[in-house]
Amino acid sequence: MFRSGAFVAEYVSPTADDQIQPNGVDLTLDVVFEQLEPGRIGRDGKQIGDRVARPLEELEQKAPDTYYLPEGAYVARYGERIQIPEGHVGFVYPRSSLMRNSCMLNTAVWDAGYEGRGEGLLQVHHDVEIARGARIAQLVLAEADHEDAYDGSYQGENLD
Ligand SMILES: O=c1ccn([C@H]2C[C@H](O)[C@@H](COP(=O)(O)OP(=O)(O)OP(=O)(O)O)O2)c(=O)[nH]1
Repeated sequence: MFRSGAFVAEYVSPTADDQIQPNGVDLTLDVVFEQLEPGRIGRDGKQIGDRVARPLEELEQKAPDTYYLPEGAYVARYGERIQIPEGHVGFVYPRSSLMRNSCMLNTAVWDAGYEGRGEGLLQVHHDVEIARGARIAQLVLAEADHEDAYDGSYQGENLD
């Protein structure tokens, strides 16, 4: 069973009222990265390629800070600290307005026990402007059986 947005909000912080949706919680864009060097996925381990944060453009009439993104693939870091509670699994979907603007967010599985400020692959198929702090995605939580809880290399990532 998928949980309500009000339930999901207990595990996402900070959360403003306009982020709470019937079936999940909207996630905002914090930082956009561009990958510079190849990474590696091995049989026994992985390496994330070097990356650099995209500059925030000072666009007239576009305050607050806005990213102007030409066509390409970027890694987007969300602005919220997310916890996936025991007995659950998380999925992130793009906000439909992103998709309707020819952009897409590709995501993976959010494991029970994970905590951090995670990332997604932002695919820009047509130039777009996205304000820092704008809502770009939605996290939903489904009840799920599991044996162990998440204890991988991304545990606690990007927390201050
Ligand atoms: O789109 C996503 C999906 C998941 N995560 C977070 C939550 C998840 O629990 C964690 C690890 O994901 P995964 O298990 O797929 O990572 P891995 O590549 O197998 O690495 P490791 O084994 O070190 O965890 O990353 C994201 O930030 N973005």
